[in-house]
Amino acid sequence: MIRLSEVQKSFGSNAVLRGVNLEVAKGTSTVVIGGSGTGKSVLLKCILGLVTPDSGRIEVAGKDITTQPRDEFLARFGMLFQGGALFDSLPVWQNVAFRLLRGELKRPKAEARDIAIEKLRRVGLTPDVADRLPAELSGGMQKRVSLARAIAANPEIIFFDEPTTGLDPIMSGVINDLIREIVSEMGATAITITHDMSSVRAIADRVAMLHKGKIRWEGPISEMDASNDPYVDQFIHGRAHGPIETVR
Ligand SMILES: Nc1ncnc2c1ncn2[C@@H]1O[C@H](COP(=O)(O)OP(=O)(O)OP(=O)(O)O)[C@@H](O)[C@H]1O
Repeated sequence: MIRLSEVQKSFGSNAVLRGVNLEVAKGTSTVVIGGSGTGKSVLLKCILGLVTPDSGRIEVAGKDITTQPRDEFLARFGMLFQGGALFDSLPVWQNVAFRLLRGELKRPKAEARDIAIEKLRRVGLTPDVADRLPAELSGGMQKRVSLARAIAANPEIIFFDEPTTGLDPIMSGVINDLIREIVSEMGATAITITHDMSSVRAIADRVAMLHKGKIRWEGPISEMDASNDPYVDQFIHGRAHGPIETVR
């Protein structure tokens, strides 16, 4: 369980999070939606301890994150970064096994390679991809490699930041399905940030909408369309007009 209570964070005069309350139950998948710049990434960074909130409390599995030893704590997370963030100079398998080759999760090299190949297979890539460089792969394949890296250490919690950005609709669908399958299969707790409504529908058990620094609406995906919240409606239908101010 991840629990945020009254989390606030400002950067100078920019009050980004203004009292966020959110609970994500163990083994469930929550998608956070909201306009650009509403603080979705800042929210994930607060949970990871990369950004320190000004006030409020964040607990993971019942423990205040500020009391946890850093490396051990981070070892429990997997992360699919926006844009993939693969290391260009490392072959695919070393990208996938990155965290298994150093630090808290270090394994012998041959074992790390075997795990990388198994995870590549899990995301639909054949072992011959392992020794290629990321630049030799298509965008969709690179995204799969990033996904394999996110799950390489069997994390309890996985964050997906814009997992389908830059992919065509068919490849987006494939990645969404893979994320859903992997999260269910691993029993992982997942939080995803996306603007892609087809991703929201494919990945989410629950949806939370961040607006003006607070969770405006939160509920099961099955109730999103009938939320009767004008902000949610405007967002999910991509309407230019409504209560959410748009900058032109
Ligand atoms: N380290 C930082 N220093 C100063 N301001 C920051 C910092 N990180 C984020 N911000 C500000 O916080 C606000 C929220 O940013 P964030 O990246 O969380 O938005 P987002 O909802 O993820 O947006 P997008 O959907 O466009 O990725 C922005 O106004 C941003 O400029």
